[in-house]
Amino acid sequence: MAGEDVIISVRGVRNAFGEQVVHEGLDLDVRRGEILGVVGGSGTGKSVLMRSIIGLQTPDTGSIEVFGEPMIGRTDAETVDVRRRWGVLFQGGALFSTLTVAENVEVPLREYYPALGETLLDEIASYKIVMAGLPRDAAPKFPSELSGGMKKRAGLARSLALDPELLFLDEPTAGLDPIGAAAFDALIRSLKETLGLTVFLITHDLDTLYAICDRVAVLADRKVVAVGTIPELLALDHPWIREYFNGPRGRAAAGAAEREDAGQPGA
Ligand SMILES: Nc1ncnc2c1ncn2[C@@H]1O[C@H](COP(=O)(O)OP(=O)(O)OP(=O)(O)O)[C@@H](O)[C@H]1O
Repeated sequence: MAGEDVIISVRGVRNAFGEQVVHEGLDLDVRRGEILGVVGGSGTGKSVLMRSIIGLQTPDTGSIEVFGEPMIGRTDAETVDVRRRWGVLFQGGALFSTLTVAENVEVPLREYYPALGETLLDEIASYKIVMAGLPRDAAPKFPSELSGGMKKRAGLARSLALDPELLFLDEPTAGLDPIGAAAFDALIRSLKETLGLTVFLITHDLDTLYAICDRVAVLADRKVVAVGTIPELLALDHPWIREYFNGPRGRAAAGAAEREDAGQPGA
């Protein structure tokens, strides 16, 4: 694979909190244009990995490159040109509760493009809100006036504000009902296809893995123990992977995906 096709390169990363070592010798590549699902048991360090890549957590050792730029040990000013090329949807949406949906979407725009006028800001915000599948009249609403699914979409609209090439999504379908989760998956897939996005997606949701992920990275034993397509992972003999994909939920998700492929209604 050519080097330029790797958008995120993580090598030999170690993260520890006091005595607790979360990652040790962790390597991972994310390829341009793929949706990479990141799975692993609770506490295996999926969010810490994402936070390390986006610069919110500094690993003890190792290297991280995004778009070919080293990220560790550099100041915010030095990485601003890389950071403006990505969008992040944190767990739960992480919206500012005192700002409207439109104002939330405008936050990164004001930060990175302070010269933009109010009219243009409003127009861009409204465009992103519709792009994230919200009605236009969601713009003046406050987060407390939105359902869980709408909050996720508002967070997604904000993560799309800067026209990113790369999206980080931390458990985007957690807390959504199955229909809402499937609709959100479809939205991510269609945004990826229309905008050519690369997506780093942390999830516990097996349906999401089957529905939209091109490859899946598995965190266990403090590192990425495997990365590949689901059929490739199913061929491996790792106990957590076997249990995850072959447990009752894994089998149900696989069955639903097969029915979907065959054009039959879901479970
Ligand atoms: N700032 C912090 N200070 C101390 N410990 C932390 C900190 N952030 C994370 N940890 C610990 O690191 C470990 C990994 O946390 P992380 O949130 O990345 O797990 P996760 O794989 O995303 O889990 P989940 O699936 O439950 O969300 C946990 O044991 C957590 O308690």
